Amino acid sequence: MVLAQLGGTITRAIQQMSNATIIDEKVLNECLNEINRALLNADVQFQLVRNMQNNIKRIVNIEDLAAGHNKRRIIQQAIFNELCNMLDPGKPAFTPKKGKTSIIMFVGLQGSGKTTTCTKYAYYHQKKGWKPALVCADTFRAGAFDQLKQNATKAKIPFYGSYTESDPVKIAVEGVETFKKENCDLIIVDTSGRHKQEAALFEEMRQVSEATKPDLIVFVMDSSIGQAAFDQAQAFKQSVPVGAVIVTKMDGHAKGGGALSAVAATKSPVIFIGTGEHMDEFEVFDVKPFVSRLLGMGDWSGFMDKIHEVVPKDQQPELLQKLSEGNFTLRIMYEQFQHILKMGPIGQVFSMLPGFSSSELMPKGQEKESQAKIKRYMTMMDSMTNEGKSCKLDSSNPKIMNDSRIMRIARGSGRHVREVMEMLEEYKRLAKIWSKMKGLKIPTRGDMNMRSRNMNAQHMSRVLPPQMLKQIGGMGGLQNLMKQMGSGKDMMGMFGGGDS
Ligand SMILES: Nc1nc2c(ncn2[C@@H]2O[C@H](COP(=O)(O)OP(=O)(O)OP(=O)(O)O)[C@@H](O)[C@H]2O)c(=O)[nH]1
Repeated sequence: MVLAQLGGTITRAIQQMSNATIIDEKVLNECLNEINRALLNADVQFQLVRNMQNNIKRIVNIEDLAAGHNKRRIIQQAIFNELCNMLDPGKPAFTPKKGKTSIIMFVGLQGSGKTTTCTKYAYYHQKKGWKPALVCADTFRAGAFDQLKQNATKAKIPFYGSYTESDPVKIAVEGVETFKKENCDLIIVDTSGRHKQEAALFEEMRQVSEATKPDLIVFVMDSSIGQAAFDQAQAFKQSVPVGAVIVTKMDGHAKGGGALSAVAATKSPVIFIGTGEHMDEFEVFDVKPFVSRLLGMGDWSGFMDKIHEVVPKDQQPELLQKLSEGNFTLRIMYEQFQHILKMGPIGQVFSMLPGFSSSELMPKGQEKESQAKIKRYMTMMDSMTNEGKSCKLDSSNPKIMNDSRIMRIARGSGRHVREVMEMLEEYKRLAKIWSKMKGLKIPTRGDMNMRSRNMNAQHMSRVLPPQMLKQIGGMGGLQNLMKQMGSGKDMMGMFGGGDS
C-alpha cells in the first residue's frame, strides 16, 4: 500500500533531520520539503500540503530544535497533529442506534465500490446484532440489482429491488417502507454510481434523498482516484448533504491521499475503510490510530481489538503468554493458521504494532491463493505430527529440520520438497516478527484491576518488550504516543485481562 510507503518516507525524513548536528532553518526546510514530496506523491491535494507546511513552520520553534530538545519527537508530533487535523473535520458523523430505525443512503462515483460497501456496512452491523436491510435504487446500471441480491443473499441480509421498475425514487421509497414495517433498524439505500458531469443523475440522487429522508448520506470513494477526489466529493456535497465518507480499496496500490481531500471537500469524517473485496475486509476508521500507524508509531487500541476479534476469547491469555516468551514454534504457526482460515489474517494484528508495515505481512488481493497455501502448509505439518510429532512441532529451532526430515515430510504429505522448504521459510519469517514481542509482560491480577482506570505510561513501559519500547522512542516516546492515542484508552484489555 502506497500509504505505508508514505509513512516510511516521512519517518525517514524526520530521522535524517534529527541526525544532523545543527538544526537550522535550512535543515528543517529540507525535512519539510521531503515530507511534502511524499504527500504529493500520495496524491494529497497541493493546497492541503502547503497549508500543512505553513502550520508546521508556525508551530515548530527552531530555537527549541537548536537547543537540543528531542527534535524527532517535536517534528513528529507536529506532523501527527497536522495529519490528524486534515482528517478530522471536527464534527462526528451521525451514529445510528441499534433498535431504532435509521436510513443510510450511499452515493458515489461509478465503480467506487458502493454496492460492495453497502453490503459490508450491513454485514458489519449484522454481526453486532443489528437488523439491517438493503434497498437497490440503482436502476441505471444493468446488473446492479443482481449484484446487490447476490451479496445480500450471501450475507443473509434482506433486500429489496425490482427488475422492471425504472424509477429509483419509487423503488427507494417502497423499499424503505417495507423494511420499516419489518422493524429493521438499519435501512441501507444503494444508489446509481454517477460522475460529476452527469447532471440528470445528480438530480435523480437528490430526489431519492428528498423522498427517503436519510439520516445519513455516505459518500463512497475509491482511494485510487487521488487528486480528483476533491472535485468529485465537492460536487456530491453540493447536491446532497453528505455526512460521512467511506474510502474503499485501501488495500491496492492506492495513493490514499485522496481520502484527505475528500474530507476537506465534504467537511465530513471518514467512518470506515474498505481493505479488500471480501465482506469482512472493512475497518472502522479512527483518525489518531490511523495516522499513528501511518507514521509507524503503532496502534495499540487497534491491536487489542484485533486480538479480541481474531483469537477466540479463551485462547487470548495463552496467546499473549506465548507472545511474551518469544519462542515461535511450528505448533503456534499451525494454531495461528487455524485462526486465519476462520477469521482472516493475523497479519492485520501485527500491522498495528509499532515498526511494522502491512506490506511485510500477508499479501492483500491474493486471499484465495493464501488460503490454499495455508491449507497446504497445514497438511505438511499434519504429516509431521504423524511421525515423532510434538518434539518437532514444539521446537523453536529450525535447524532440527534437516534434509532427511524435509524429505520425509514431503513424502508423508504428498508435496514437493520445495514446498516444505517454502513452508519452513514462512515459519522463519513469522518467527522473526514474533520474536519482537519477546519480553511482553503479562500483567498481574492487580494490574488487571486497573483496567477501569487509564493505564499510565510508566506502567505500560514495564509491560512492553524492551525492543518495542526502544522503537517507540523510550519513555518519552511512549508518553507521547499514549497522549496522542487518547491516554492509552483501556490498554489493559489487550492483555486478555478482565471481562472484555
Ligand atoms: N480491492 C478492493 N476491491 C474493492 C473494494 N471495494 C469494492 N471493491 C471492488 O470494486 C469493484 C466495484 O465495486 P462495486 O461495488 O460494483 O462498485 P459500485 O460503486 O457499486 O459500482 P456502480 O454500481 O457502477 O456505481 C468490484 O470488483 C468490487 O469487488 C475494496 O475495498 N478493495
